[in-house]
Amino acid sequence: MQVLSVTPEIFPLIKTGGLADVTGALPIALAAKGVSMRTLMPGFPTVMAAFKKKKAVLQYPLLQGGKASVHSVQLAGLELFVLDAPHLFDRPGGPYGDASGGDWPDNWRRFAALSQVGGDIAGGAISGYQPDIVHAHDWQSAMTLAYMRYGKAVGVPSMMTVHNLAFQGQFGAGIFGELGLPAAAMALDGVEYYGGVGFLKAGLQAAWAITTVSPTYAQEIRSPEFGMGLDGLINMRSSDLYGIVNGIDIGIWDPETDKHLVSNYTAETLDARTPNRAAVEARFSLEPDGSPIVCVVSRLTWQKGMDILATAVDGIVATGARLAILGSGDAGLEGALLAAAARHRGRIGVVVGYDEALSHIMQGGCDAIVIPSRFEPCGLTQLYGLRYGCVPVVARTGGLADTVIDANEAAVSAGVATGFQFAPNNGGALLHAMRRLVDAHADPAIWKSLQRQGMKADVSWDKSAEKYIELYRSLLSKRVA
Ligand SMILES: Nc1ncnc2c1ncn2[C@@H]1O[C@H](COP(=O)(O)OP(=O)(O)O[C@H]2O[C@H](CO)[C@@H](O)[C@H](O)[C@H]2O)[C@@H](O)[C@H]1O
Repeated sequence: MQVLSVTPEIFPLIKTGGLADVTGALPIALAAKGVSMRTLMPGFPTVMAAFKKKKAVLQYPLLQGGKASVHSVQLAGLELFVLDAPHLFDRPGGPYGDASGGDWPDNWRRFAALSQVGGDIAGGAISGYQPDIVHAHDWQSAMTLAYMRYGKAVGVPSMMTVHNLAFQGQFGAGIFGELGLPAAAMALDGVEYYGGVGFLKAGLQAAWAITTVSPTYAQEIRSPEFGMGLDGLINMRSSDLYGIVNGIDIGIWDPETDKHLVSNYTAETLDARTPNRAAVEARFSLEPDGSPIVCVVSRLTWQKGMDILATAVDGIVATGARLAILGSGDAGLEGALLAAAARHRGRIGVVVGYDEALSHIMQGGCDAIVIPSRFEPCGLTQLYGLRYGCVPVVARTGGLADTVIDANEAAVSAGVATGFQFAPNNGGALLHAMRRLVDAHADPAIWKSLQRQGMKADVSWDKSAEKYIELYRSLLSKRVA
């Protein structure tokens, strides 16, 4: 089976969030089960720089305003089609915006181009390569499914995975004429969305199957509270909607071999976490003592509940726990957390920025990780936490609810608990969970059991890759002969 994945990000080449982790790990997990996944992605500068030998397999004299070509390349076990379109992707800054964080005004054009190429490849534009299934991720590649539906690849099964419904790619109606789609596409059951063009909406409408990254989030997005305006459409398509929980790359995230750690360890050698803990204390200027260090590794945003955390920090310090916070995002939240660190020197440390290596050391040295998200399609940092014996404290929502077993009395006495859940998501409930954590941490037997149970949890891609394959197969069986 040949699957074409279309994505704006892929680890280890370019990552702004969990989407890259997933699109980078899934092809490797599928390959182990005999399914070949190739990935089409934009040729951002870091991506183009990673390849010396380029082989153009498709040329465009004119693609959304300039010359473009598609290169077939291999890296780190990944089979890639890289879209080299310098007028769209060769820029400084991030994949979606300039260095100051503002979105590129032509993002619609950039990701329409990526999607148009996805649609062309699905329709057989690359000689010798015909995907059986096309799998698109988030709004940046969602239009692939519209180009397929209104083009040659209408008979090729497609899947739309929603990693975050909050980002929808909504643009004014004025762009429609430049998309190269037939006039009929500008319709309620096409790409039209509230009078403009909706990229994610178009993908949800055209997909043969819709998936999101946990069963609970798949249910949540059917409600107005979580549906972000798309709940009506999602409900209409509920018979094609599936929730498949993310896994993590257990080769990259392995405390026994992780090169970023000061000290490697296993569930049997948890004491060997101590040097990592000392490294966290040093990096975050925390007073060294026996109290639990609770970490945050996150985008600092409303989605992630960082404002809720900011209001609860004084109370958290009063429980005796220390906080080590790594993140970047909303300037107001960065300021609030830095102010909290200034108020509680030695008890709260904040590093503003994005630091992959430090995030590994934190998982390997902190006692717990707190994730107070308002909504969380899956969440990966709690999975890293489970694997590293860094006990997750999570809001009971989306994938967080699906992957952490709350340390209630029954679960503790049965020895199956792996973390703490709290609801509703507010400062009071968060603080209550923190007090439970501090109490549990004071009992070494309970704490070790939480860590070891978490480390035993299957957070690999194994089962979820099987589920994707099952779904791919069911879509193939729906093809008209
Ligand atoms: N400052 C920092 N320094 C270093 N690393 C940092 C960092 N901030 C975040 N990270 C890393 O970025 C990733 C974020 O993963 P999340 O699951 O929280 O995803 P995100 O919300 O980006 O994506 C969406 O897609 C993913 C994938 O489907 C879903 O799990 C999720 O719920 C959904 O919101 C993790 O690998 C984390 O370690």
